[in-house]
Amino acid sequence: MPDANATHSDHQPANHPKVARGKTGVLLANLGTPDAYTYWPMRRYLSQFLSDKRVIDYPSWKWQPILQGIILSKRPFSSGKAYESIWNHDIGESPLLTITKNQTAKIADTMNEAFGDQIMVDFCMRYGNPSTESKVRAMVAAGCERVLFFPLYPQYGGATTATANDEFFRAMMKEKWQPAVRTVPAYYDDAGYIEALAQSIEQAYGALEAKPEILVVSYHGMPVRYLEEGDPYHCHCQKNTRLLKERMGWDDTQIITTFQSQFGPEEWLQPYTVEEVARLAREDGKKRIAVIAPAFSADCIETLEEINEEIKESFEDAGGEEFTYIPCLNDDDAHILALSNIIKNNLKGWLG
Ligand SMILES: C=CC1=C(C)c2cc3[nH]c(cc4nc(cc5[nH]c(cc1n2)c(C)c5CCC(=O)O)C(CCC(=O)O)=C4C)c(C)c3C=C
Ligand SMILES: [Fe+2]
Ligand SMILES: [Fe+2]
Repeated sequence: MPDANATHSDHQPANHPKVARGKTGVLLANLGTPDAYTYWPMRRYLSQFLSDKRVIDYPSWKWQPILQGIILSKRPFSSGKAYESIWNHDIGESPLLTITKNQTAKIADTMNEAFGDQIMVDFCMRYGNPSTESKVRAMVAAGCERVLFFPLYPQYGGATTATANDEFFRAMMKEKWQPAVRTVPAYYDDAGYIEALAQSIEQAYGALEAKPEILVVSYHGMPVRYLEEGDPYHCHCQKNTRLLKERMGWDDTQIITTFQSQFGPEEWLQPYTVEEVARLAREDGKKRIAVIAPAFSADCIETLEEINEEIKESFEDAGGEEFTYIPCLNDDDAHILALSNIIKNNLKGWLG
């Protein structure tokens, strides 16, 4: 068992800096969120996000003038308004940040219970703050000789898991004494995760007087071209819904998969949630639907504003009557248990 307070002392020359050692770090990662909903913080965040080639892969000479000149002159205002409507004004931060902090604290408790103080749990963001680089630096400085990096995206996507990993490895490139590293793969088929989703549906349905006629499982979309070029995100989403359907004991009339949040002129994964909920009301005569969003491990602008305001309105305008949004798993006990078990499995051979 490594000594958490040990320093690098064997044959250490006098001019060698003191180096903390003996710890294992678990670094959770989510997408990121603006520091504030006003113009410049919104612009800074969107610029970093939408300049990522894993998200938008057009050549810079073509894309940057459109992004910097056109999109970023308008979108910070419209997106800023949307963020303002969901902002946690009392503590001055976005819901995604608050929920990620809560998840981290609960997972840290579970890990410290299992492994004591030789384990350290923290979180970082791919875009904005706290940056991945700052948290890698802090873990190395605290003595982490091993770091398990966990992108909190159930389905693998180039624009999610891969870009989070890219940023993590970029941060590692700057470390003089690089720790051993592992990354946690997508977990859309993890039994504990599916169970947590199922329990959240049962709880939401149990609180309703009349059960929804259909559950719409809405994932964040991406351009169809990314799927054609080999990104498995779409397949992970489809399989996630199938596993959930099997766990619930439902058939295809009770649950469907849709994709939301289209951005830009290309065709994105279909059916689009905003259109499908209107079609369900108008053509299929559905009066009561529920929507769940398993691509998001924490509620954010895409769920609280897009689903629970825009998509809800689309359903109601088309004649729908009862729209139930089932919140993300956030810091639910079943979610924390599932994530903690995934972490423990991925730590095997290092700890436990
Ligand atoms: C969970 C999976 C996600 C995928 C896949 C994804 C791809 C993707 N996103 C955009 C553009 C935007 N996304 C925005 C917000 C946003 N996206 C995700 C997750 C995925 N994105 C999350 C969790 C969030 C919310 C962050 C928060 O602070 O709450 C936004 C910003 C919001 C807005 O201005 O509307 C944009 C823009 C593209 C182009 C893309 C391509 C693969
Ligand atoms: Fe997105
Ligand atoms: Fe959106």
